[in-house]
Amino acid sequence: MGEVDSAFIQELEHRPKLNVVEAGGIPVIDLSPLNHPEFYDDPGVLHSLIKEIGDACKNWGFFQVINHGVPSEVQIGIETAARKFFALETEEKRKVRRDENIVYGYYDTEHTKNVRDWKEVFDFTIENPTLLPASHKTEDKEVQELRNQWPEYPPELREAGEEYARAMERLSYTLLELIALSLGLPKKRFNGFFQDQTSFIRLNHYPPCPIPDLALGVGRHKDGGALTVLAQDDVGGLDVKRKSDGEWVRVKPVPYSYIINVGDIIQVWSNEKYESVEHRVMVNSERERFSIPFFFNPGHEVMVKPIEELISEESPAKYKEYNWGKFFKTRKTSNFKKLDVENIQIHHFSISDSSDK
Ligand SMILES: O=C(O)CCC(=O)C(=O)O
Ligand SMILES: [Fe+2]
Repeated sequence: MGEVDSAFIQELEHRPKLNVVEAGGIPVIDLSPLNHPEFYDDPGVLHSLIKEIGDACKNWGFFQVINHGVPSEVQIGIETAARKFFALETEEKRKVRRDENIVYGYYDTEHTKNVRDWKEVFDFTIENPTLLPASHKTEDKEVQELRNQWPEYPPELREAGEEYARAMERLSYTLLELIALSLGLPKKRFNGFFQDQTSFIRLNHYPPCPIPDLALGVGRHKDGGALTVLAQDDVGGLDVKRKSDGEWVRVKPVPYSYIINVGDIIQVWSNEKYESVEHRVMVNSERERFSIPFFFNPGHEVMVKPIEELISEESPAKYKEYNWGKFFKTRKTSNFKKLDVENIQIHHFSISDSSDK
């Protein structure tokens, strides 16, 4: 194994099989009706789109969207700038290194569940500044104002990133509204939670890996926020745990599509009508891979709990409320360095928590 750091090695039961099943069935949803204003006057079209989205959230927790209205130039702009940035010398990239306090910037030693990921990332936030708790401790009320660090090279990264952020934000609100409708809620039921949003974008680069059977690009995890909108290149490597049988299946790259997944917050808001599904990234020994997730997250002050209209005597709340800012900060701290304690998870707030799901 030569000089590969043992921090990358997954426990035996989490190591990937090199021949993963390519997933048939992850729904591909055509959003083209949304680009036509008259769509909103046609209850038939709206109804079938909402049903498709609801079924995908329920059965998979994942779906892909095509004809989503994001211009291809915007996508190509950020991808090209990301490739240029990651091609720089490590020393240059480390000039915009993320640290424990400035949670945005370049980083190449992220851990998922205390195992190091085979990747390097560049994170930037979309609200400037973004407000976050200064520490993960409940008693500490201090709030920090966080700003992006942009590298000197490539100079266009900033503008491409800001343009991409606006496009992702627009698409995310549209999806959020369709999801609210699919739960029988008013279209804008969730929108208010995103005032002072803590959403951010991550540029991921997964270099070729000499031990793809032992390490992962990102270890198995669920996304902690509300919704993730992910762009991946044509290499492939994202595996989703299929709800029907628990099998890991590969998400086939579809050009100019986005992969959408329900995060933990929608699981809680919907009182588990929809679930956040586990996923991971496999790497390979030949080709590098790039991906760009947009994590759509509410404001730090938001207390996350099941939506009142979705709870009743027959279907009581499955979660106690928790504060998003503290949850996010705790997760960020544990991904920043290897800790000996378990990662924070929403099941810690489950009302009937007796498991270690
Ligand atoms: O690179 C990917 O395909 C997914 C990355 C991911 O799941 C994450 O960053 O949360
Ligand atoms: Fe993820």
